[in-house]
Amino acid sequence: MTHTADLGSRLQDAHPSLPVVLVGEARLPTTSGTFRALAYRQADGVEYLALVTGDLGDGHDVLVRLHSECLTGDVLGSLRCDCGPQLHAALEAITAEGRGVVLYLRGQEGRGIGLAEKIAAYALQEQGRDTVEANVDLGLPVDARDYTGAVAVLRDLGVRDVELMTHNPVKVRALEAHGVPVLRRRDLPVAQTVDNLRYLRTKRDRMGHELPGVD
Ligand SMILES: Nc1nc2c(ncn2[C@@H]2O[C@H](COP(=O)(O)OP(=O)(O)OP(=O)(O)O)[C@@H](O)[C@H]2O)c(=O)[nH]1
Repeated sequence: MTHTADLGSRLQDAHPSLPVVLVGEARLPTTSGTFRALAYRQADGVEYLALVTGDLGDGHDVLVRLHSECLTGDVLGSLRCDCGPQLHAALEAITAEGRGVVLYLRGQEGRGIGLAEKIAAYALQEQGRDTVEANVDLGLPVDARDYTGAVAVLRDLGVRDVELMTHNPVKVRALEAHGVPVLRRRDLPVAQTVDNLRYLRTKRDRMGHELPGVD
């Protein structure tokens, strides 16, 4: 059995500048497939869970999803967003591909503003504000996500370049800026509901997300 400290020091030795440490690794069978789950921690305590399927081999052209934490969507099945269906579609996609990584990014809840603030933003949305305006009204950034830790995890996994499952051009640019080329972008199915239509439109019209199918 490998202990946390061994894994951590091994990683630190191999990559002295990495801001993340591998803390644990285990098999994770799920309804969307069976994955190798690798849990990482950043110096500030933020944790990331990499769900890996198949042999990443030379790390070239790996199917990847960077999934921002969304307790309401991922766990509770909230219809205010499309996060839950996207997470499951991504897990099923890497299972079907036989090779890939879904990186679950804790600390990115509410586009990085946190769960409590996201709920406060929902209250403002109920008064007519859109998702961008609600964050601004709360004195918070529209999008506070940072992808440095995510890139460090991908590097530790040996991922060199990717096919990225996203509609968000900022994620593509963030990976490219950190030296991880995005060879292609792959659409995920968009689960449109009456409750998330305004959220999807705001992503398309104000945040530049590639969602041409949203009406
Ligand atoms: N602040 C805020 N965050 C939200 C809201 N709805 C969902 N989120 C969060 O948004 C994050 C997902 O970001 P999105 O902008 O929906 O999508 P994305 O991850 O940037 O893009 P994709 O890769 O295409 O899914 C998750 O962390 C959710 O918790 C909202 O109304 N306000």
